[in-house]
Amino acid sequence: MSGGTGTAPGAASGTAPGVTVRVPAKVNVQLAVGAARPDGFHDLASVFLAVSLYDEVTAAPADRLTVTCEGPDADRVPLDRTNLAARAAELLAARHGLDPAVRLHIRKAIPVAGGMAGGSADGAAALLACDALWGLATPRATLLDLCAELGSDVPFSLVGGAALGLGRGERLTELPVGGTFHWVFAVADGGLSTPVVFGAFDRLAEGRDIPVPAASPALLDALADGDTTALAGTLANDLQAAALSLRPELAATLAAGTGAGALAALVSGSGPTTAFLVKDADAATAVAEALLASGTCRATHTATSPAPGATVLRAGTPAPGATLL
Ligand SMILES: C[C@](O)(CO)[C@H](O)COP(=O)(O)OP(=O)(O)OC[C@H]1O[C@@H](n2ccc(N)nc2=O)[C@H](O)[C@@H]1O
Ligand SMILES: Nc1ncnc2c1ncn2[C@@H]1O[C@H](COP(=O)(O)OP(=O)(O)OP(=O)(O)O)[C@@H](O)[C@H]1O
Repeated sequence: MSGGTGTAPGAASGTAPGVTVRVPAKVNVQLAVGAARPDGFHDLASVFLAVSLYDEVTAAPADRLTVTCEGPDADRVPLDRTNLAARAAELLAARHGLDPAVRLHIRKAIPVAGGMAGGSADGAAALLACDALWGLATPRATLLDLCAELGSDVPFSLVGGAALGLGRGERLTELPVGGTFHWVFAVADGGLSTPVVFGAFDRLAEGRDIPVPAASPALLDALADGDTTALAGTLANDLQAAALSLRPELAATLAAGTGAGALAALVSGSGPTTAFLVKDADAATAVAEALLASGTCRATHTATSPAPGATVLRAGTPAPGATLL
């Protein structure tokens, strides 16, 4: 297996046989975290919302598995078999008794190790792209099982929209959303490791009773009604204190966004990306500019939600005779 950065030949030109899948980032509008389980995971009540910030994964025929990546943070993406896109291709191929010979190219816009499920998104996208490339028509329920094997956030990347995730976040129930929400995301320098943030949560929770995580009815109503003001009043992330304990400077980013008129601010998932809910597209532009000017973040993105889950954008010629093992 090999890799490198730069555009894969044909990935941008649209001429190569291959399948391109677009996949959204997520923000957890509620992340209720329970006590650590014996298997090392935490039970969650996670209200996922997909946002219009996308990675694209192209799968093209090849004689062996390779991964390439382009984008501002491409140098921080592993290009070996630990890449979630590569793991997805291997898992799907193994399920069907195939050789995972595929060239995977990732166009990465989702912050790396940013708490927006970027790697999970690429895993879900690669699964869908390889399934189409290899002409497998794997049932949706099987794809979701494979997603859950890849990681707790991966099923939601496939589904998109809005969903309540129970268990370790992988058991999804889709949720109705009654309108469009506008967001600004502030990208921090460097990333945060998800297990390290859960570890910090455990330390902060020591000696305290941790309630069984449950979704907030008021938050679910706000989503269903498309009511931005009500949603702003109910955003909650139990990992926020843990992320702030590891990266205290994020408090200044949160304050800069609310000072600039955001209706609410929170750490996205395990961080360190911060998320700002705003009234409309104009407010998003203004808050993004103010955040950049404040010098408390590296970059900003504006986005709307809900966004669709992993979607095939371009399907070329199927791989000629994917090799049976
Ligand atoms: C923080 C969130 O992004 C919120 O959506 C997710 O819970 C994290 O999901 P993820 O990155 O897909 O995480 P996984 O790859 O499944 O797990 C990575 C590690 O995070 C911790 N982890 C993850 C999910 C969970 N419910 N409890 C955990 O304690 C565990 O240490 C686990 O070994
Ligand atoms: N396709 C990928 N893109 C980015 N990182 C990947 C990928 N595959 C594996 N990784 C590894 O996963 C680590 C976490 O990256 P990722 O971008 O998924 O974090 P995250 O968005 O914080 O995850 P989550 O929100 O699901 O907890 C990275 O530091 C990297 O080593």
